[in-house]
Amino acid sequence: MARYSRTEGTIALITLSNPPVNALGAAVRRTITDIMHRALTDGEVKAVVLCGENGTFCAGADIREFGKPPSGPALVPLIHDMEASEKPVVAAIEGVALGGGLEIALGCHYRIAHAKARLGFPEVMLGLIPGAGGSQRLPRLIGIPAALELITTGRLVSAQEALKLGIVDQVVDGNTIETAVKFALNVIGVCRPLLSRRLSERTPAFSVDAAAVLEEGMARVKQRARGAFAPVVCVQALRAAATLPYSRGMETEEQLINMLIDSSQARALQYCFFAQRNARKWSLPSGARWNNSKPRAVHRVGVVGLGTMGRGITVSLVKAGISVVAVEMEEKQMDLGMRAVLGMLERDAQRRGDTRPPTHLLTFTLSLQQLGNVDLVIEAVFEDMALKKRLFTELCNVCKPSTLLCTNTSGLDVDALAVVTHRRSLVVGMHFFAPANVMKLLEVVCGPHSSAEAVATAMTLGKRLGKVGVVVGNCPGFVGNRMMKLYLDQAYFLLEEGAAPEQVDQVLEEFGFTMGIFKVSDLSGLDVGWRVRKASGLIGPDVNPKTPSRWRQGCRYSPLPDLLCEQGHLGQKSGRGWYLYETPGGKEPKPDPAMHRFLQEYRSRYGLTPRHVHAHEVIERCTYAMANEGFRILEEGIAARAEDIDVIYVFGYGWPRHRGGPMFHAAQVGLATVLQRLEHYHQLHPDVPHLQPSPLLQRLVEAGSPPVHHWREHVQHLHSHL
Ligand SMILES: CCCCCC/C=C/CC(=O)SCCNC(=O)CCNC(=O)[C@H](O)C(C)(C)COP(=O)(O)OP(=O)(O)OC[C@H]1O[C@@H](n2cnc3c(N)ncnc32)[C@H](O)[C@@H]1OP(=O)(O)O
Repeated sequence: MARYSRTEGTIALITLSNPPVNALGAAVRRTITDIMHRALTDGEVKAVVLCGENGTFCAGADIREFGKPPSGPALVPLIHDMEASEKPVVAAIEGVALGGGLEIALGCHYRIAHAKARLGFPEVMLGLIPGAGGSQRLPRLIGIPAALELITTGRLVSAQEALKLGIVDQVVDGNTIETAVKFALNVIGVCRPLLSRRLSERTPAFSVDAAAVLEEGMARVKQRARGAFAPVVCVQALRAAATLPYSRGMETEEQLINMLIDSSQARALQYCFFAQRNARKWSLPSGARWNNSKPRAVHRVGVVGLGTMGRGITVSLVKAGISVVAVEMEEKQMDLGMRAVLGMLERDAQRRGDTRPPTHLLTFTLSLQQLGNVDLVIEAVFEDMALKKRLFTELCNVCKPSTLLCTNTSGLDVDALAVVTHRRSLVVGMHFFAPANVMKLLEVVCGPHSSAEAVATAMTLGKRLGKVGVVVGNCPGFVGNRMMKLYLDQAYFLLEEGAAPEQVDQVLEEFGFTMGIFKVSDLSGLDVGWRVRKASGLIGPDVNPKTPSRWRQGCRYSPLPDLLCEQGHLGQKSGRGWYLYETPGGKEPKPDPAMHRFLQEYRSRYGLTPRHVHAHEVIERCTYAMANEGFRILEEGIAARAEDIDVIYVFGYGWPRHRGGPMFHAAQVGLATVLQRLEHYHQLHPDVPHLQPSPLLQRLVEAGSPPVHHWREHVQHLHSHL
């Protein structure tokens, strides 16, 4: 928990010891409070050095304790006693000093950091503010503007930046603890400077500028927060630091943290923290798991297809230091792709102040033969099964027998590709999200033949690329796009019933989505879905001409997006889609009067009487339809955990993190309510079978709505597709 020892005769060395990150659980707080008291009252001790075991100072509060009844001593009195002490207290910071860990360090009189250390207040990412004096001490140390930026964004800083900002006093390359002990010996008995080291006794200069900074900060934070409270409350805490004496500022900080600590947003954000980490812990029915399966070494990767996805994937790989052989079939496409990739790398290097992008890692070629020596191939050609099958057959002949063959398909059958190869166990899906060099999500799609080694290799490669990998089973659309289809269907139906695209989008954005569904559709291009609908036989020559336009495969269907595509309205790229753009390629969506006329004509053609669609209906129909499909996905064993589905939505589909994800949201609303609303909407729309509550949802409600982590136990015939 924490250890006490003496060094150099007069120095007390207190070492936090709670692996893996020395989080401040109740037992740690109790021990450190006791031994700090012992050190501060022991007449032989002249100074104290505080450090953490295993190269990590402290990652802050133990997040697992949030939401449980409080136990153990608070941190504020400990920090206060340390700071008030007449004995110098020196923090030796290795690894990380985060949240409560940094608050302890700010209560020390001096801070020595290792060159590789990182410091920060990430509480905002957990729906909180620094609540043990951090919001009051940091601005007194580094000023309002810098503290505002760090606390409202949760950004971590390097030791070097911390030195520049004045957060630490010295950065060392060598032994941090030894340096801190020497430092402590030097400052023993130097009383005057110690007085000035107590941050609580400093007054932050509150100039007119600071008032403006806070006002601007509040406006910026409100605009970016997408409905999240914590960033706004962070600004309120900083305003207290700037305008109130320390003791009153601390009272305000306490009131503000108490307001947040049990909020639904804090719960959702803390759930996301663990969901993201649990997603790494995959397992297969064979018993193979993340911690017993060895990934293959990947030094050289082939990327086939240099369209939007292939370019982003190539950039991601090169930025991670991996050699790439990028293959295109046509010279013109190759040229366009190559220029785009080089441009992206150039801009990225410039942003990082690096003069030379790592272009030496790239080979562009028109010949698949050059893939003979790669360890893994990522296919990113058009969503055309016949084309992909031809390619996979050819790759089998060209690549060495051990090469993993991965497809970036966004929803086609990975197993159908595996069976055309002679190495079924080495085929997996690696579904990146556009733009692939920016988006964090990676769905690793595991077919019935995929080996544990292939899954481990794809997940490990994803981690190297900085992605959040989630292992999912093979079904049309996998997890993300399968649920997305139902979300889109509801959005189209809402237009048919009377809503306008900008109205639906505004409601979704107010809910917290990064972008409304129609803006997303314009950005990705309406033709993407059009191709998928053609391939799946929803439209095209195979449809019986007698089938009504608004009826497909036994259920309600909206031909609205097909009609737009037929008119060449493909979204941003054509200057018109659900919105109007100034020029083709324009980025600024404007409501389109022609779209409103088009919708009116469409409704009258099909005898649909438009009605006012309320905001709550938009949210309920879109999000409950998604969650309902999520329950089916769980029941079918396509996703291992509700958490995995939520991670996919938060990292790949702009779902607001402070609402946890569609499954967590359903739990927060109350499963009984979700069930009842789905029944209501299904009664109104019996031609939409997907609104019928899923059997798993019904069983969970019957079982008294257990917490998310227990849902899987209610799956009737547990069968994993993973
Ligand atoms: C009366 C109550 C006392 C209040 C005290 C004052 C209040 C302070 C508020 C806070 O301090 S809130 C917490 C602020 N800190 C954070 O948000 C840090 C969160 N952690 C991270 O950012 C990262 O984990 C890391 C520390 C940078 C390490 O990253 P790395 O990629 O190396 O490892 P991970 O896989 O992320 O983590 C390893 C392992 O550790 C678990 N873990 C990490 N941090 C915490 C934590 N603060 N509490 C509990 N558990 C933590 C993580 O879940 C992993 O566990 P696993 O089982 O191996 O998946």
